[in-house]
Amino acid sequence: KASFKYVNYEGPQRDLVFVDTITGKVAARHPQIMYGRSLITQDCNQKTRRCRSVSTSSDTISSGDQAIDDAHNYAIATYDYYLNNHGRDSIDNAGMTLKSRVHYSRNYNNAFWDGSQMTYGDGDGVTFAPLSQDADVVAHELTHGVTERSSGLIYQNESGALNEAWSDIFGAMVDRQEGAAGSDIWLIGEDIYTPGAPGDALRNMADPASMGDYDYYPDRYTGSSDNGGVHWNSGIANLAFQLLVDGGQHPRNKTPEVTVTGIGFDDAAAIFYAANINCLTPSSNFASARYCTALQAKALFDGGQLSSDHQTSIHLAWDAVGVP
Ligand SMILES: CCCCC[C@H](S)C(=O)N[C@@H](Cc1ccccc1)C(=O)N[C@@H](C)C(=O)O
Ligand SMILES: [Zn+2]
Repeated sequence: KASFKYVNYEGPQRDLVFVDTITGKVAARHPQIMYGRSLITQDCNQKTRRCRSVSTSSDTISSGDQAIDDAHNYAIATYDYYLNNHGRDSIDNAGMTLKSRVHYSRNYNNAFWDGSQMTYGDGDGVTFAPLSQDADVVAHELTHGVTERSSGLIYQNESGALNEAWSDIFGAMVDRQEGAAGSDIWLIGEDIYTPGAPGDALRNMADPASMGDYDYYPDRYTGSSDNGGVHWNSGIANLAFQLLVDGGQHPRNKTPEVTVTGIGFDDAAAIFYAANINCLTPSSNFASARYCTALQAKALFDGGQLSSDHQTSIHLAWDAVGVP
């Protein structure tokens, strides 16, 4: 009677295969399950072109350059987060190589996803320290890749604010996996923003207005700056997510007063992940985000029942931030 076991075949295909433990022969392989992390991390040496590869290790590295190490190692942490929590194998769910570039340009106060790679500036040392040195930044940029291959949310106006919010949401989830706790989970960029001023952050999901962002849909920004306020209106969805996780009320007393019953990190993240891959579309707006998150809660946790505690909490979270 033959018995089989899974082994992780180290060949070029890195397929998962079944091996007959009696004969030792490969009995079956799963080419479509391309398992295993693949990374390339490059140093741009303060230029914007012809960056040179410094590592292709599929495991964590310690090169001595913190910007390089953190970009590489937090990309691994984010890969692991998506595989272990959502069963997703890299950005494309087919094991695509995670490509990162650091020391991009000079005094560059940003990081971005360009459709194929993550890129991190060093900051000017006043507004930002090297931006790969915070797990939520790396997970933010990698999540843009996931969103691009899922909902495809257009990067402007309401869909762009949702795009940015989903990146902050999974940035927070990876920060939490890497050890952030309590209210620190909700701070975005806290490790690299204004290195000279401790305790602040670029954004605060639990109280967006405390960092100058929007937290209530009727008051949203409707101008054209920042691609229609994508980094500012994201606060509305960021706060909805935090209220869904933790429960509670809007931090700045809106009327009608709404009290949300929290459902925890795991269920909230599962619902928001599923909304991105199963429901949201390129032109989705905040009303669509309510519809899609409620629909996924019903599918994931309520066996299709008409109403339930998760669906109720989701509707209340969006009510709390004034989304129709
Ligand atoms: C270059 C063109 C703009 C790209 C915007 C990228 S996706 C982005 O949103 N970057 C993040 C970086 C980040 C993430 C988490 C914490 C701190 C900083 C971002 O928020 N950028 C701000 C500074 C912005 O572009 O306004
Ligand atoms: Zn972004």
